[in-house]
Amino acid sequence: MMNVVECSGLTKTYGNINALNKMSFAIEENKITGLIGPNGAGKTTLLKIMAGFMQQSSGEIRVFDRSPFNDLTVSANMIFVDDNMALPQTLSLADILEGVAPFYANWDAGLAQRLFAYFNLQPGQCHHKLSKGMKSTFNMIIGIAARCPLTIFDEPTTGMDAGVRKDFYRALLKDYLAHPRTIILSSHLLNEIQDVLEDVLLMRAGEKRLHLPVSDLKEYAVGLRGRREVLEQFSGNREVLYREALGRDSEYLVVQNTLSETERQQAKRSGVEILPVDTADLCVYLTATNKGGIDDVFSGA
Ligand SMILES: Nc1ncnc2c1ncn2[C@@H]1O[C@H](COP(=O)(O)OP(=O)(O)OP(=O)(O)O)[C@@H](O)[C@H]1O
Repeated sequence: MMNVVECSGLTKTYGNINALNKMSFAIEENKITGLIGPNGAGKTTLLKIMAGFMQQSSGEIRVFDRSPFNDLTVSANMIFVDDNMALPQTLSLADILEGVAPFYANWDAGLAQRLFAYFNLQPGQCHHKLSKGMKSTFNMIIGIAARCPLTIFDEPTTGMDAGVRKDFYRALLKDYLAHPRTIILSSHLLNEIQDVLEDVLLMRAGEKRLHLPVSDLKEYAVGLRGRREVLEQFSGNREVLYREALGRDSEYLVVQNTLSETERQQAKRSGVEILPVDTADLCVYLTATNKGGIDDVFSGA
């Protein structure tokens, strides 16, 4: 299996801000990967370096086995969709669709037209007069119809309503199944995209937190609910990913799922419940930079 993207020690600093800190990972050909992390985690920075729009400060990145910065092969095989695509103000949507077509070797004009009609976009409309959600919808249509070997969507659903989001993911998945390609989608939350993803790459503060198949994420952690002093023996040598007090002496803990069968039996005997952890919640725990959460602001901690 070929890797479309490979990074090692990838670092990007803006002045004294470390936007990316020694990231190393590889993305295989023809997979859909979700890049998940909170605001400021470095998602956009990473995607822009991948797209060849910016250069890293140090470390290595290869895209189609080339250094992507200003590389013609990379730009010919890649599309980067975000909500500030700069387009001439005077062009109509129909003009834009016609104008972009020659740039993409696999452009499917028929698909673009059908999506256009489905989402009720008017060919005569000016791009800069569209609502936020309609702009995202239009950009998404270009991103899908371009069928680029590397398709990058940076927070594509900004401003889209729930119905359009659902349709977008479904359209993307259907087209991907018929025409496999490497797709990377960034988002703050896993919730709505997990059904289309194969892999997730979780980022926290410029660093890779985890990179694994979504199916493995489901098994990655367990929730433990029980009396605080009993829980200690299961959490002692494990990283606690999340902790919530339940009343005076009970707690809910999320830890990595490394419990042995003996420990599971032991937990059950001492009244500790072992619960599955919702994957979207788990992503939030894994990428949180403020352990205690918003409550700390109000507790004087
Ligand atoms: N052009 C820039 N100049 C200076 N700092 C920047 C610049 N672009 C990004 N940063 C900083 O780099 C860090 C990572 O930003 P980035 O936009 O990559 O994160 P993100 O994960 O995409 O966030 P969001 O989800 O809010 O879009 C942040 O601390 C941000 O303030």
